[in-house]
Amino acid sequence: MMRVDVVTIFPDYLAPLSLSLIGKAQATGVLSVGVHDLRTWTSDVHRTVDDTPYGGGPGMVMRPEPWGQALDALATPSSRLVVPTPVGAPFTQATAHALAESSHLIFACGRYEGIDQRVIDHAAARMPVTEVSLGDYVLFGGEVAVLVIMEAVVRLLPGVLGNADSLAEESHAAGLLEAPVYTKPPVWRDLAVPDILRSGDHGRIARWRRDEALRRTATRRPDMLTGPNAPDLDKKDRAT
Ligand SMILES: COc1cccc(COC(=O)c2cn[nH]c2)c1
Repeated sequence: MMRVDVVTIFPDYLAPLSLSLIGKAQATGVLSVGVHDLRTWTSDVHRTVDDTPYGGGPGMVMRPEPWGQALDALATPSSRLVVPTPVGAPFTQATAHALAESSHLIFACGRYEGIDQRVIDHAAARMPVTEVSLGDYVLFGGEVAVLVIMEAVVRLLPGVLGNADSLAEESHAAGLLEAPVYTKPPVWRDLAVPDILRSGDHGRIARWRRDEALRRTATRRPDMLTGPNAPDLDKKDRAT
């Protein structure tokens, strides 16, 4: 059972977590999710969560006090704090697998110009903290990033995906992009499915898929062929 707590000033944004496969994971007891309004932990009449930045500059910064009290209330000895942020490390399938091993994830949804750095520094002294970026762009806040991260992580939990094989075929796990996929009809709008896929020759089909995956990766993501997760290319691959 994985426990997930999300702290946000827009709890309604996280409503999709109760739908579809994530909802099913909760119903089957694989996952338990709590969504919390950060303002719960404010003490002023206006329930203030932000203030002007020291050093000047545009926008507002999220105040440390509410976050500190939220983490005091939610953290356990086995908690990991996950902060979606433009300044985080790239979120990859490897990150998803690492997070899927956790027993308790606390997601902090930042808004405005960010969260007072002392919140991260204080948390890092008492639990693992993972700052992750989904990409090189800026969102209004971390809420939609949490929905993305939760999908990537929850589908890896045991019993969530019906057909375990589709996990095994995870293209990013093999360091390549997936080959193209087809289904019936055999011809659609004068476009035919590649004959090889209907040949029944599973050895040649596997070769065709590998070649297509290599071609597609070389064209669209050459970085994947040289980066840290580069696949081992055998002699037949080099022929491609
Ligand atoms: C923690 O402080 C902030 C401040 C502003 C927005 C956000 C949300 O994250 C992103 O915008 C993002 C995540 N990956 N790529 C972009 C967090």
